[in-house]
Amino acid sequence: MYSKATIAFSPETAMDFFSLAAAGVLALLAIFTFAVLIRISSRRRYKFPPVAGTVFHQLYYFRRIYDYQTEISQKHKTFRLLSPDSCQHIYTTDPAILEYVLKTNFLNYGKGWYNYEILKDMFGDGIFAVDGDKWRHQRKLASFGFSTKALRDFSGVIFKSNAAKLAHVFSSYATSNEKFDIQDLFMKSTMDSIFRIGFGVELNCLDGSGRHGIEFAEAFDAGNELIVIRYLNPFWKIVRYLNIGSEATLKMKIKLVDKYLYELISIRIQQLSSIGNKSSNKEDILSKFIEESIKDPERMTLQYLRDIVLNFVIAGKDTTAGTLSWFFYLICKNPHVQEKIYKEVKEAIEADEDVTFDAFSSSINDESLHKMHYLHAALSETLRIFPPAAMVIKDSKVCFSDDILPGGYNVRKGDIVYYQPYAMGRMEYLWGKDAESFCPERWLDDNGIFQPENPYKFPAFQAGPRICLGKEFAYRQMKIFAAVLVRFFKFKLSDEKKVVQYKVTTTLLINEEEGSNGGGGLGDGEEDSETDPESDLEYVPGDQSEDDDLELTQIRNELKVAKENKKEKLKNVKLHKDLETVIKEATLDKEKRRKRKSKEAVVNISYARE
Ligand code: HEM
Repeated sequence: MYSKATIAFSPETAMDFFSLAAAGVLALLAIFTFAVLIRISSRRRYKFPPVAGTVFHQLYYFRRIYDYQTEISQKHKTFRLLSPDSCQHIYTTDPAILEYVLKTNFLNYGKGWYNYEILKDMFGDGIFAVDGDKWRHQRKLASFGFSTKALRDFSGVIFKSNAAKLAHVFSSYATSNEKFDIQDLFMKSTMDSIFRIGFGVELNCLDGSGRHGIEFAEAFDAGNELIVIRYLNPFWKIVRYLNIGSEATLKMKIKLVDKYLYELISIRIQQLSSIGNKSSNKEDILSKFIEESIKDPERMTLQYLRDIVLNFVIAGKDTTAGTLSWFFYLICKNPHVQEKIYKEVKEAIEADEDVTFDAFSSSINDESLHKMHYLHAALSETLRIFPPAAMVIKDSKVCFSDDILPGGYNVRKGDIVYYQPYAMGRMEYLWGKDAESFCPERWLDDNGIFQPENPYKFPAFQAGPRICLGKEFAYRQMKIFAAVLVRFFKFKLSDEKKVVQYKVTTTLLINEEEGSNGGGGLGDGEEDSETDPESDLEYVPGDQSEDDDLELTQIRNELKVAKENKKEKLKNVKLHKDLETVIKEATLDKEKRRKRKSKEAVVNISYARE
């Protein structure tokens, strides 16, 4: 049985009810106001860098993006660009922030999903794209590889031999007094070097005989240029989904790169299994990783090997080729520096006046390289002004949990901190009033001994636990190349007035296609009285018979390629003709191509900021 409860509303109880309700509403209002006040006051405690534009400005200024960033950095050490995504994009030139992000709180900053998603299609799970265990694993294996004497000796031999090969090519241009695109030759030569050292394979890009290698190199370079667009276009995923424009081309290029790499790795695995435990022919980096993959097959799949090796090509090719190209541009602009380097090289490597390229190159050793402080300084100065890894790709760190940067700026989980080596090299507050001048002397003490810089002020190789693994390797290669070439040639720009622009790719390269006439910067302003404006190079005679051999080898190689790929080449080379006629034709054809190239490829080695 249920008892009925009756609630009787008397006027008093009704009053009580309404006053209680009113009190409740008032209390809620008070709590809400209190909460809002707390939020406002705590927001006031947050400090963010000043907003200096939007990420769309970067797209607008794409072709001169580094100068755009430099101009803003001159006003703000640290600033923000607004973006439609929810995270903050923070840019800095402040060494204290770099040290904090790259070292002090290293574990809280990394490539993150942001970089990984952008890079994955091309870089895969290679060292440049990953964090955590995958990074640690590759870093450990690669550090071990780089520290071995065997790799040092092996790479030294390759660098010296490729420097001499390059000298032969330069010599043929010099004798015919032709202009040439120095960056193109460096790109081919460093590609040959990194492939030989990385994978034990002779690619022959420089002499033009390795057709597959050249196709790979072209696809690789194009892929590197296209992937950068993703950093600047917030809608790249839609473009990829629709498979149009740059994304469609990128997909095609990656397919070509993959095809070549998978073939190469399979061949190398077969070769290694056939040579067994013999230590010869296993000095290359890929062999070391393949050996590891046998111990750890689950982790180190074929795809993982592909990613690892591709990242080494990315690391070692364009960076050194780009630096060498800018270096030669800068020493052309500053002939007194070129002269000093020439003298230093001659003192460090004693040789007869008529020494051949090959003999001179192979006589270079660690001791002579260590003596070249001025050359080391000039290369470092080049890296300060034109750091090859200037692009956001290599210089952005994603924040993993809320933090406060030096200077008191708040960063939240998912925000991105970019450091800017290109802008940093131009900051007067870091380098003094002559920040924009090319002055190798700033790296030397009173006795002419090279003085390294704080890596957080000079982050061309990054700094902290993820500092470039190939730094010493790169300096050695660049010093060998520069020493051999400056010893035998005197370099001049084909057009002193041409204004060179950089190309925005994953690496800071000279843009061969773009340029205009105007005053070039970064020179010493002195006229070189010996300069002959008609010629690019002044040649110090070398051994001509060696050059002739090279010419013939090149023609023979061209013929070999033509035979291998009849379908494509039959148009140009008629295989039914006798060998003599073919060689004659190939020579003429080669001459024509050279002349055409020299007309088209005006060397864009001059530079001025807009
Ligand atoms: C002038 C030449 C070079 C410059 C300026 C340079 C610069 C850099 C920079 C800025 C990074 C950091 C990239 C990032 O975190 O995404 C890096 C990383 C790296 N570099 Fe270099 N590099 C050069 C040459 C080389 C060479 C020749 C090799 C080897 C063949 C090499 C191997 C590496 C590797 C393996 C890493 C990854 C390190 C890691 O993430 O732990 N680099 N380099």
